[in-house]
Amino acid sequence: MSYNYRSNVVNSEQMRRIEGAIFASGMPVAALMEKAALLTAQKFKKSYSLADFPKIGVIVGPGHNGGDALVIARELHLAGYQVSLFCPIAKLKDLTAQQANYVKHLGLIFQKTLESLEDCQLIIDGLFGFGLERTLSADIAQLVDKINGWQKPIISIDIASGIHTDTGEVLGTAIKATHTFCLGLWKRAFFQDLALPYLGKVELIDIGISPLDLETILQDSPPILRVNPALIRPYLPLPRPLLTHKYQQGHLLIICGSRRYAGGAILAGLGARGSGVGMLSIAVPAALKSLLISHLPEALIIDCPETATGAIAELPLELNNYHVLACGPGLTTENPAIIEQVLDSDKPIILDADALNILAQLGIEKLSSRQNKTILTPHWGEFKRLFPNLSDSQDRINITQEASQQSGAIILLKGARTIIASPEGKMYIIPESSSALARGGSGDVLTGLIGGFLTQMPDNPPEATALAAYLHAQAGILAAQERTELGVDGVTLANYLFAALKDSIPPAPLDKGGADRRGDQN
Ligand SMILES: NC(=O)C1=CN([C@@H]2O[C@H](COP(=O)(O)OP(=O)(O)OC[C@H]3O[C@@H](n4cnc5c(N)ncnc54)[C@H](O)[C@@H]3O)[C@@H](O)[C@H]2O)[C@H](O)CC1
Ligand SMILES: [K+]
Repeated sequence: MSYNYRSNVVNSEQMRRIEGAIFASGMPVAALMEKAALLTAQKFKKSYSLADFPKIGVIVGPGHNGGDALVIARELHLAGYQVSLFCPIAKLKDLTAQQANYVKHLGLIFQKTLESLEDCQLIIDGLFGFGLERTLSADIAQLVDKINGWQKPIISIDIASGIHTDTGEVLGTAIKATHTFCLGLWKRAFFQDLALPYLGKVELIDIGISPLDLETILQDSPPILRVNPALIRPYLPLPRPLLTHKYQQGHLLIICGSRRYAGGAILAGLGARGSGVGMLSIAVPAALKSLLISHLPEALIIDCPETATGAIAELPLELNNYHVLACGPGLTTENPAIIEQVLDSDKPIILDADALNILAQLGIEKLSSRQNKTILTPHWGEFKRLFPNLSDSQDRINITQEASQQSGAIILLKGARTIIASPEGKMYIIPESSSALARGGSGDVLTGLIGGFLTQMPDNPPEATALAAYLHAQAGILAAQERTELGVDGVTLANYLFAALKDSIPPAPLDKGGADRRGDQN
C-alpha cells in the first residue's frame, strides 16, 4: 500500500493524529499554519483578483481555522486588498490570538458588527475547521444564516463552517460556500452527499504532508481512497498482450431484460461493450432476441423461455461456463428463481436493479453460502430495501462499509459521490460526477461496464468496480460538457466511455505495450 495526499481520505481524528505526528517530529505548529495559509492566499489571489474583489470580509473563529484566516487576511492586506475582520467568539486559542495581535499591529480592523462586512465583495469563512465538535449555538447560527443571505461568494477555509468533517452533517446550520480550499488531505465530508451543497467548488491545498507521516497514522486502518487516473492506471486491462484471443479476454454473461423493459438489456450490453470485454453473451426473453442483435451485433444473444408477461422464465444455461455473470437491468421481479440460480453459481456475480429487489425479498443472508465474489450496485432506494437496519444513518461512507461487512459483498452505493466498499476493508470513492447521470438507464450501462472489467480483471474485483464507476462518471461529465446535462441519455453515455478512458488514463511513460500498439497500427 502506498500513501499519497491526493488519494487518502481521512477523518478528523486521523487528521489530528497526522498533524500531531508532524508537530512531534519538530515542525512548529505556527510554521504549518503559515505554510497552509500562504498557499491558500496564493491560490485565492489567482481566482479572486484585487481588481474584481477589492474589499474582502474575513470571519475569524476561535481555533486554528481562525488562525489560518488571519494569516490569509494579512497576506491579502499586504497585497493591497481592503480587508475587514469579524470575530464573533472572544476567547481565541493562543496562536490565533498571536496572529490577531499582529494583524492589528498592521492596521487591520476587527469590526464590532457583522453588518460592517456587508459591503465586501466576498467573504472568507475561517470560523471552524475540523475542530467543530458540536451544534452551532443560536447566536453563531444566526450569524451564519445572515452571511448566507447576503448571496456573496463565500470562500471556506478547510471546510464550510457548520459541516461535520466526517459525516458531512449540517450541525444546526452551515456556511454555504461557493468555493472550499481543503487543507492538506481530503476529509470524509467532501464525499458525503449531505455536505456537497455547502462546499461549492472544492480544491485541495497541498501543504506537503509526506507519505511517511501518512503511513505512520493510517497503516492500522483500512484506507479510503479517492479514485484518480494514477490510482486506476495499474489495473486497466491495457495494454493487451500481443498474443491473445477473445476467450482469454474473458466471457461475460449478462442476464437482463423483459418485454416491458427491453432497453435496460441494450444499455447493459453497451456498457459491457465499453469495457472491451473479449466475449459478451446476453440472456434475454426470446422476444427480445432480434432487437438485441440489431443493437449489439458482436454479442451472442441467448433467447430464454418467457413467462406470460414477458420476463425470463428460466435460464437454460450452464452458468459456470462464463467467467462473470451480471444480472438485473430490466429483469422485473417476477421470477426470483432466476436470481436463486445466479446466486448458486460458483462465478463472480454483479447484481443490480430488479436483481437487488429480489435479493431484498430473499434476504441478504442468501449471500453467505456463495463461494465467489458478489458485487451489489444499489442506489439509495435499493440500499434501504437491502439493508433496512442501516438506512437511518446518512453517513454514506460508514453505511457502505457496514453493508459490505454484513453481506460479505462488494457494495457500490450510487450517489453524487459513489462509494465502493469491499468486505476485506477496501474503500474507493468516486470524486466527481455529473447530475446528467441521474437519469433512467445510466445504471444499466454501469452494470455492464463493471461486468466487462471484472471479466478482464478477475483478481481485483474492488478495483474493477472502482474503475468502471470512475469511467462511468467521467463519461457523464464529458458528455454533459459537450451536450449539457440534459443531453446524456444512456446510449450517449455509453458512447462517451471510450473518450473518458482515453482522457482519464494517460499512457504510462514507459508503456511497452503502447509501443506494441503503435507498431500494430503501422
Ligand atoms: N490540516 C492541517 O494540518 C492544518 C490545519 N490547520 C487549521 O486548523 C484547523 C483546526 O483547528 P482547531 O483549532 O483544532 O479547530 P477549529 O479551528 O476548527 O475550531 C476549534 C475551536 O472552536 C471551538 N468550537 C468547536 N465547536 C464549536 C461550536 N459549535 N461553537 C463554538 N465553538 C466551538 C473549539 O472549542 C475550539 O476552540 C483546521 O481546520 C485548519 O484550518 C492549521 O492551521 C494548519 C495545518
Ligand atoms: K471554515
